[in-house]
Amino acid sequence: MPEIRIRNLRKSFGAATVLDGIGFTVRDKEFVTLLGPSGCGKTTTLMAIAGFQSPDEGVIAVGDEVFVDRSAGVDLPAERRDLGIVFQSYALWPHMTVAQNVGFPLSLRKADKRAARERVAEVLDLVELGGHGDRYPHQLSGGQQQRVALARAIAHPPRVLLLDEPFSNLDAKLRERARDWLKQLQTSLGLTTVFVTHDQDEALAMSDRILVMHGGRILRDGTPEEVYREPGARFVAEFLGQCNFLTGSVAAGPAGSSVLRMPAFPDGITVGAAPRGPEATVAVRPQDIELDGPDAPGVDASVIEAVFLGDHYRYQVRVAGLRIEVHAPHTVACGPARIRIPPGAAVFVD
Ligand SMILES: Nc1ncnc2c1ncn2[C@@H]1O[C@H](COP(=O)(O)OP(=O)(O)OP(=O)(O)O)[C@@H](O)[C@H]1O
Repeated sequence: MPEIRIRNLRKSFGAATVLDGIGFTVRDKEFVTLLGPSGCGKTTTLMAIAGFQSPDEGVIAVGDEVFVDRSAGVDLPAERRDLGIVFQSYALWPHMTVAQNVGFPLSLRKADKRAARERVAEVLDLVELGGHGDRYPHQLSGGQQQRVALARAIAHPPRVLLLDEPFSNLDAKLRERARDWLKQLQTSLGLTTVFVTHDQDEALAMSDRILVMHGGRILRDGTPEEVYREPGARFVAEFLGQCNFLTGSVAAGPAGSSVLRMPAFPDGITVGAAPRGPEATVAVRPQDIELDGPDAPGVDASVIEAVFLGDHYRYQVRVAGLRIEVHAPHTVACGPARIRIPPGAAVFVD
């Protein structure tokens, strides 16, 4: 499958800039997720690749073919892009059976009838809906309908697959199953895929690479581990799970490390290669902080709230006037305690 190259995509609606210089590459067989809050420009980016939205500036190319190059006046119509698309709003046709829905892209291309029937049966098997071809969409569950939409998207082998929140209508349990199942299908068919979601768990679980978007820009581009562990920006850290933000000054520490100094932690917090300066912010995940009774090593703290959440406890802890959230698997009584931020737990942001 070809790779997708996007350069300097810009789009405004009136005075509102929606895409502010988006650029990225999706490599062959790669699963890339655009992740960000509502309104950050994810869908507009996908629509521009699909050909349903024209950017004001920029270049979009798939393999050797240039879909869009505004400066050269190129903007290929959607129907000539040959993409597999599953959008939230791209529903099934209610008056057609499942087989007719899935076969539609093939009849559009005037495929041989017998070959088309065989292909429909094949993709319905792939999405585990063999034998459901004669049903109508209203006779299927939400999850089954999503799978039919996916079967339709891959019936005529697409150059790339574009998915916009395809599981949004499913409940939490089904969503998780659909996620695993789609990822397996994508890997086994080797589909170059761009996936849009605002759900960080979905992005972490499925992606080879995540692009975190905010205000029409890409703030972070990396593997799920990189984006989660080294968010780089406060917004990214916060969007991908809970974080404590601590502000202080950064000075040189032992062995080339940096140390964040602040009154609550008189011995400092080791932050690897943070740039030195009078004011800096570090992010610490609640599960990376050590919390124990008052005899443990660390700084004096006071547990003010403990909530049992099944696989861990969520603590609110006060340290020298700061409120810090800690997640730990063990129980610690409310009252005096000690916390410790081990080297490597805190990362520099912004
Ligand atoms: N046709 C349009 N006319 C005017 N504004 C638009 C249009 N389409 C999108 N917008 C605006 O552009 C911004 C980005 O929209 P977009 O749908 O790309 O965001 P998104 O990140 O996909 O959000 P969501 O997760 O809610 O779908 C939003 O502020 C939206 O209101």
